[in-house]
Amino acid sequence: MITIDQVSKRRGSKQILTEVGFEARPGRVTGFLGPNGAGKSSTLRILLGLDRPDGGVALVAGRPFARLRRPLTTVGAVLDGGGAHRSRTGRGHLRWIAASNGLPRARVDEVLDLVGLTEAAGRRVGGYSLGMGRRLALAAALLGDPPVLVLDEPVNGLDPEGIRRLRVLLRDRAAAGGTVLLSSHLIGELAETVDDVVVIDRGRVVALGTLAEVTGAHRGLEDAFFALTSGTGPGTGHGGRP
Ligand SMILES: Nc1ncnc2c1ncn2[C@@H]1O[C@H](COP(=O)(O)OP(=O)(O)OP(=O)(O)O)[C@@H](O)[C@H]1O
Repeated sequence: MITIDQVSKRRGSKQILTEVGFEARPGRVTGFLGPNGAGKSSTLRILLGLDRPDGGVALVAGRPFARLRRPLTTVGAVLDGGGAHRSRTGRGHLRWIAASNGLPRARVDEVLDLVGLTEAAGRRVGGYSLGMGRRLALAAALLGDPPVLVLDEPVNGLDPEGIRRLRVLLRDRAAAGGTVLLSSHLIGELAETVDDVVVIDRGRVVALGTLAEVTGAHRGLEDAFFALTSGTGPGTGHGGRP
């Protein structure tokens, strides 16, 4: 379970998040959707303890990230940049994380297989493509077999096979009772994957509910998105509020 409650954040003179609130529930894939600069990454960074809110709380499994006893076995996260040392192999990187977190070494090959990186596991990370780097980051997030996954733009850089694999993996995690929160500005991709949707625009939640509820009377999620957000540029009308 993820709970974001009344989270606000200011950077300099700019209010980048205003009382952002939503839940991502177990057994469901929740899509966090918004145009560039809407505040998706800022919200996820606060959730993962990488930044502090000025007000409000962000909880994973009922606790702020910093108070989780074994974070890697509670929440797996993929944010921008994999953080792997370029001279390490993919497998070496994962073994290092497993060892430093007391996780079984055998889990490394399992997660390499899950993300489709087994063949490239012996190559140095410095030679990885963008998509391979994203797969490695996802593998690291899965190492602790956490019940909660938080993924920021996970589809970026993935090829069609990688996208399909990710979609199946996320659906499987939710089917097994996991909580999955993923941000994206790729509406079509999200509509194929999610149960629930939270739409953020200019730092405020402008719609939330099941995919069907947020899509509402619109032809699809994309039409709903443009009606709800400034995604088409200044002057666009705003739709319903939560
Ligand atoms: N380190 C920072 N310093 C100043 N402003 C920042 C910083 N990080 C983000 N912002 C601002 O906060 C706002 C929200 O940015 P954020 O990256 O959270 O949006 P996003 O929804 O993730 O966008 P994108 O889809 O482009 O990744 C933007 O106006 C951005 O310019």
